[in-house]
Amino acid sequence: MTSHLLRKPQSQSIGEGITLIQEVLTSDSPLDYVGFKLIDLAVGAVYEQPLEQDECCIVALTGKITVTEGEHRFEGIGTRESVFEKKPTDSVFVSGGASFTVEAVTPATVALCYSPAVEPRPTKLLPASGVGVVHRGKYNNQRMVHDILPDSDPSASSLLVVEVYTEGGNFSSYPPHKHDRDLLPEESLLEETYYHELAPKQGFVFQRVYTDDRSIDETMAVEHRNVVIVPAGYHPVGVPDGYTSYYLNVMAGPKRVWKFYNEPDHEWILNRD
Ligand SMILES: O=C[C@H](O)[C@@H](O)[C@H](O)CC(=O)O
Repeated sequence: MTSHLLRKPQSQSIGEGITLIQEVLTSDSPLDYVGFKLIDLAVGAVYEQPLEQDECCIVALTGKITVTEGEHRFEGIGTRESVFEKKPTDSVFVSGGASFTVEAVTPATVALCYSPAVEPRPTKLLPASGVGVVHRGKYNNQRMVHDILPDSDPSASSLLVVEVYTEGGNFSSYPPHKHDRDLLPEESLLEETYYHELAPKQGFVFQRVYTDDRSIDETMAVEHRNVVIVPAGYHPVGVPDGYTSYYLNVMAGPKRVWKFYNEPDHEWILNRD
């Protein structure tokens, strides 16, 4: 039986040239803060959305798009045909109460990342050139992180967006960590979604989502274009040999701080020379 935390991709036409692949709403998930949508756009297709209480980070995952909001027009943004080119891409931040459009200049896949608009923020381009690249981990937990909208960037009022690349034979989000208690400075409460891609695409990764009391304990085989929902708990990812894992994380909670807590049983992993 498929885990309630695992969402397989759909393929639903929601407009001319617009195909909905993933949609995670607070109204149909165990999440209170984070929303996520993935859409494929044919050339010339125009997706439009009015934002009410949410802010949104529009990630040009693949292909080129033009984003408009009010007097803002960001033309032909996007830097890659595949996420596995492993280079940062462009995004646009739009705050609550605004309406935006996304037009496909080439065939495109767009990630729409949502969280509460706690305070208004200006619409702005988050250019690829401004994305921090971090190489994290050692031994077999090495991964590359693109900080698209980290907590150090005040462009958003609650939203955090990051993408992570993990090569075969490695684990990421490892040693297992969690961020499910509003208990700063020790830990922050951030819900999370993982949008996964695999190269080659027939691959899979293992992801476990589990809490200290094991009230949540789901171990999943996660495939291309799946979403994993992390309402709470530790959430490590293991990547089989031969495959490259990509995932896009959306995080949000009561405070826009990413302060995770490593599982004590496994924290020794970090202390090796
Ligand atoms: O909490 C954040 C997410 O679990 C990932 O972005 C994770 O931090 C990626 C990693 O460090 O491997």
